[in-house]
Amino acid sequence: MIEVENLTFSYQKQKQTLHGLTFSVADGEIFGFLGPNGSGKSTTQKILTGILQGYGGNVRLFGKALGSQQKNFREKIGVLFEFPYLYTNLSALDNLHYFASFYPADSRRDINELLELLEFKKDFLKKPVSFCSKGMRQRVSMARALLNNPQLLFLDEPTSGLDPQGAVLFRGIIEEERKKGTTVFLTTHNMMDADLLCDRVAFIADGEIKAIDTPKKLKEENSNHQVEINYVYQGKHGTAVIEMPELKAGIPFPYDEIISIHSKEPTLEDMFIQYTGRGLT
Ligand SMILES: Nc1ncnc2c1ncn2[C@@H]1O[C@H](COP(=O)(O)OP(=O)(O)OP(=O)(O)O)[C@@H](O)[C@H]1O
Repeated sequence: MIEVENLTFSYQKQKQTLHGLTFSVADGEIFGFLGPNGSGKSTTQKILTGILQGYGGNVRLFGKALGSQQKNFREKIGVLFEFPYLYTNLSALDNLHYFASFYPADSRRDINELLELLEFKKDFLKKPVSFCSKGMRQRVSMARALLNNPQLLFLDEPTSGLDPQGAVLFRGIIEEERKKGTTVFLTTHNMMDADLLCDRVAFIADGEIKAIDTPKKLKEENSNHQVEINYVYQGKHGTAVIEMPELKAGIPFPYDEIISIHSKEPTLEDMFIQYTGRGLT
C-alpha cells in the first residue's frame, strides 16, 4: 500500500529534516510511526498525503508513484491531522457536510451515524466548533477522516486530547477499520496506542528510522526473561525477581500465597529508548 525509499526532505536548505527513510506498509496493516517531538513524523505524513512537495527519494501509494497519482487519489485516503483543520465558526454538522461534498455521494458515510459512533455530544451538533472541547473537536476530525470510507487512513496523534474513555473508543474504531481491511498509518508518541493497535512500528528519531518490527518482537528480542512474583509467607509480603527457566521446576522459594506474577518484559518505550538513546517526549 505504501512504499517509501530513501525519503529526504528539508524545510530550509541548511537543515535536513528527513535523512533517507525507507519502509513499506502492507495492505490492511496498522503501521505505527513513533517518535518524539520534532523527529519528522508529521513531515512524513504530510509528504505521503501529498501536502508537502519537494522531497527526495521514491514514494509509492496504491502501487503508483505519488507524483503520478490520479486526481481521485484523495478520495481513497482519509487524514486526521495533528491540529484539527475545522472551520471553528461552523458547527460539527456543517463542517462535515462541507468536507463530504468533496467526495462522490456513493462513497460517503452517514454523518449522523459517524458522529453517534464517535459519541459526539448531541447538544453540540449545531453549535460552532469553537464551543466544543478538545475531545469533541478530535471526534469531528476523526469523523472527517472517515467520512469517505478511505482505503488508506492517516492518523496523526488520534487520541491526543481525549480522556481515557475517549481513547478506548477511538482504539475500538481503529480496530473496526482494520477489520474492514483499511490500511492505517498511525503517527504517534503514545506507546499505549502503538502497542495495542499496531502490527508493526517504526521508531523514528532525528529524521532517521532506528528500528522497524512488530511490538512483540521488539520487546521479546530485548527481554531479560525475568518474572516478578509478589507473595505472602508466614504473614509477610515479599517480592522476588527470578529467571523464567527457574519456573520449570515450580516456584523456587517458600510461600503461602501468590499475589501476582508479572513479566519483566521491557515496554515499547524502554525499547524506543534503547534504539534511539532518548525518550518519547
Ligand atoms: N513548516 C516548517 N518550517 C520549518 N521547519 C519545520 C516546519 N514544520 C516542521 N519543521 C521542523 O521539522 C522538524 C520535524 O518536524 P515534524 O513536525 O515533522 O516533527 P514531529 O515528529 O511530527 O513532531 P511533533 O510530535 O511535535 O508533532 C522539526 O525540527 C520542526 O521544527
